[in-house]
Amino acid sequence: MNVLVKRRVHVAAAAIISADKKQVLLARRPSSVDHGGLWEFPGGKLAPYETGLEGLKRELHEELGVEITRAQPLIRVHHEYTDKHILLDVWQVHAYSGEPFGREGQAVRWVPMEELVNYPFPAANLPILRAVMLPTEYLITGEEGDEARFDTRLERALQEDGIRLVQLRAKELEHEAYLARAKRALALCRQYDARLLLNGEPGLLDEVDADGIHLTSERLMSLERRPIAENKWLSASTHSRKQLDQAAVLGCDFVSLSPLRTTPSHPDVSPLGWHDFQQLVERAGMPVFALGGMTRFDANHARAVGAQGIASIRDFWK
Ligand SMILES: Nc1nc2c([nH]c(=O)n2[C@@H]2O[C@H](COP(=O)(O)OP(=O)(O)OP(=O)(O)O)[C@@H](O)[C@H]2O)c(=O)[nH]1
Ligand SMILES: [Mg+2]
Repeated sequence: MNVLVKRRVHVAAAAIISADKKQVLLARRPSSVDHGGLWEFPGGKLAPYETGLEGLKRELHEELGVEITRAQPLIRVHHEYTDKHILLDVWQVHAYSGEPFGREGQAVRWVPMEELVNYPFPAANLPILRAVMLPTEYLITGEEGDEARFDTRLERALQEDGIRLVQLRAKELEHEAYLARAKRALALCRQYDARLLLNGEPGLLDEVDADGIHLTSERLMSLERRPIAENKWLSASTHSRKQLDQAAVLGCDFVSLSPLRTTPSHPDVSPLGWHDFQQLVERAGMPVFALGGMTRFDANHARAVGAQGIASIRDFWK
C-alpha cells in the first residue's frame, strides 16, 4: 500500500516590531532553500523537545544574533504545503538585546507596516501579515442617541484609550443617519490614524470610503464570496466552528468570536469560556478577537490562548 504521510513541521517565527511600532523586521530566504527568494519572519524548525519560545530564542540567536528578552504569542497558523503540514507559531517580540543582522548571509530589512503587502511571502503568511498590522483592541461602538455626544465618546476612546480599530455598529439608525455618523466617525479615525469598519451592507463602502466592512454572522453565512476589494478590511462576527470556516471561505481578514463570557446584553446565550475558545482559535487561520464580557485587562490572557486580543463595547464606550 502506498500511503503518503506528510511531514509535520513546527516552526517558530518572530514578528519583531520597532520601538515606534511603525516597522517590522523581515529576512529574505536564500535562493537555495524551499521558498527561496521570498521574504519571511525570521525563525525556523523546532528541535525535538523544544517549546516554541525556546526554539524561537535559539533561532533568533543563530539567524540574527539577538537575544529575546520579552515576547508574546501573536498567531498560530496551520498550513498544508504539498510536501508537508506546517504549524507556524508566531511570536511578537517586544524586547531584545543586540543589533539584528543576517548572520547566515541573508538579507534583513526593517519594513514599514504599510509596505508589507508589497513583499512576496510564502503562501502560509497572509494571516501573519494581518496579525502584525492589527492592534490588540477592537472597539465596537455602543448606543448613543445624541450625535455630538457620540463624537465625544469616540474621540475619548481614540485619544485616551489609544484605540486604533473601530467598528461602527448602530443598528437603530436609518440608512441616511448611519451614513452621516459614519462620515464623521471616519474623519475622527483619520485624525488618530485608526481604522474604521462599517457594520452593515458591503455596498456602504461606495458611499463612505471607510477602511472596511464588518459582517454580522447572518450576513456572513448568506454570502458566497468576498464582497469587497482585497485592499479593504473584511471582518465578521462568529460564534461557532461553522461560522469560522465560512469566514475562511470568504477570505475574511479577521473575526470576533463570542460570547467568551455571559453578558447583560445576551444573558441566555451559553458562553464559550477560554477552553473552547482556544480550541476554535487554534484552527481559525486568521486573527480572532475575543468578545463578550471582555475588558482590556483580559487582552494578555486572550493572547496567551491564541487570540489577537479583545473586542468590547462597554470597556471603551464611556
Ligand atoms: N522562518 C519562517 N519560515 C516560514 C515562514 N513562512 C513559511 O511558510 N515558512 C516555512 O517554514 C519552514 C521554516 O523552515 P526554515 O528553513 O526557516 O528552518 P530552519 O531555520 O530551522 O532551517 P533548516 O532548514 O536549516 O532546518 C520552511 O519550509 C519555510 O518556508 C516564515 O514567515 N518564517
Ligand atoms: Mg530559518
